[in-house]
Amino acid sequence: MVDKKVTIIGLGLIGGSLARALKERVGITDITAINRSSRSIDAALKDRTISRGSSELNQHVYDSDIIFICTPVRRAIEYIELLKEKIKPDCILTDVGSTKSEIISYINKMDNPPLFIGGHPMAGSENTGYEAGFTHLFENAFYVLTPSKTTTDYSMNLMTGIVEKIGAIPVKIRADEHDKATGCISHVPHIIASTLVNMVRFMDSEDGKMKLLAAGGFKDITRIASSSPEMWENIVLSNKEQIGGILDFYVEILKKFKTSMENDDSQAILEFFKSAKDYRDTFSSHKRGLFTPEYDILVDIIDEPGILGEIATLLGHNKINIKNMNVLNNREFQQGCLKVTLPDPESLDVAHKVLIENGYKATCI
Ligand SMILES: NC(=O)c1ccc[n+]([C@@H]2O[C@H](COP(=O)([O-])OP(=O)(O)OC[C@H]3O[C@@H](n4cnc5c(N)ncnc54)[C@H](O)[C@@H]3O)[C@@H](O)[C@H]2O)c1
Ligand SMILES: O=C(O)C(=O)C[C@]1(C(=O)O)C=C[C@@H](O)C=C1
Repeated sequence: MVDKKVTIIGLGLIGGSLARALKERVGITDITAINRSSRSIDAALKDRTISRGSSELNQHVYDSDIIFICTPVRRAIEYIELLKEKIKPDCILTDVGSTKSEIISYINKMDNPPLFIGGHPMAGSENTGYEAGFTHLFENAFYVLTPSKTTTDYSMNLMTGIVEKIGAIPVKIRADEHDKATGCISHVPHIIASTLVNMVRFMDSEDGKMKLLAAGGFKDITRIASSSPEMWENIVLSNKEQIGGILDFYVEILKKFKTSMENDDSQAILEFFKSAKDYRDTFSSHKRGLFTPEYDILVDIIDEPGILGEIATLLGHNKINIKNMNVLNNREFQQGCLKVTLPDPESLDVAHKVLIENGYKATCI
C-alpha cells in the first residue's frame, strides 16, 4: 500500500486532511495534488505533505494508482470525463463527495467506465481549505464506500484497508440508501440551519439586537450555516430529489406543529417535544450504535491552557486508553465541553468515576 502513487484533486478541508492522513497514517510518500488555486498547493508543499502540485492535470496524475477526487461534488463528474481515457486501466478512481447516486449512476451509464468506488467520510466541519484540515479528521468516523459496476474485490479491499489505516470505520452502503440518509441527517439540516440564520438576518432590528442576544442554542443549531456555499450548492443540486421529498415531509411536521399551537393543544405540543427528546437522547447511546458501539463521556471544562493535557494525563494515570477527544463547539466564551471517546464500557465506568472524584462535571452519553 505504501508504494502506491496517489493523486488528490481538490486540496481543501477533506482533500488536505486525506493527504496528511495518507502520508502520516498509511505511509504513502508519492502524493500529487491538483487544485484550482495555488494557495493550498504551496502550503502542502511547504509542510511536505505532498510531493508535487499543480492546477492542471498532468502525467503524474495519469500514472497514479489511486486518485481521490475531493472537489465539490459536481466538479467530480467533470474530472471523471477528463481522466477516463488517460489513467491506467487498474487505477482506482474514488471520491469523497457528500452525494453518491449521481456519480455512481454516471459511472454505471458510461460506455467504458473507469474503475470507480464512491467514498464519503462522515466527518468534516464548517471550515474550508487546506489550512482547516488535519490528520485525525477521519478518526472513528464512518467512511461510506459505495461500489459502482466497475468496483472489483481487490479495489474494495484496498480502499477498506486505507480507510481503516486513516482511523475511520468503513461502511458499504448503496448509493440511493446513502443519499436518503444523508439527505435526512446532513443535507436538509444544513438547509434548515441556513434558513434559521436568514430568518434572523431578515427579522433583526437595525442595531442587530437578535444577533447580539443569540446564545448557545442558536449557535449550536446554526454552526454549519458557516460552511462553504459552493460545496452546498453542489450537494443540493446533486441530491435534489431526495431533498425535495424530505423537505415536503419536514414542512408537514412544521404545519402540524403550528396547528397544535394555534389550537392550544398542550398534549400534542408536549408529545412533539417529548418524542423528539426521547429519540435524540438515544443517538449517542453505546447501546444502539448501528455499526460499532460508542462509549463517550462529556466533560464540562473551562477553556484554559493545559486543560486537555490535564484530563488526558488523569485518565492515562488510571490506565484508561482514550480513543478520541473532541472539543465541542457548543459553548461560547470561556466554558467548553469536551467529548472523550473510550474503547469499552469498563473504561467508560472507570473514567467517569475518576473524573467525578477529581472534581469534574462528567456525564456518560
Ligand atoms: N466539509 C465537510 O464537512 C465534508 C465532509 C465530507 C465530505 N465532503 C465533501 O468533500 C468535498 C470537498 O469538500 P471540502 O469541505 O474539502 O471543501 P473545500 O472548499 O475545503 O475544498 C475544496 C477544494 O477543491 C478545490 N477545487 C474546487 N473546484 C476545483 C476544480 N474544478 N479543480 C480543482 N480544484 C478545485 C478548491 O480550491 C478547494 O481547495 C465535497 O465534495 C464535499 O461534498 C465535505
Ligand atoms: O460540520 C460537521 O460537523 C460535519 O460533519 C459536516 C458534514 C455533516 O453534515 O455531517 C457535512 C457534510 C458531509 O458530507 C459530512 C459531514
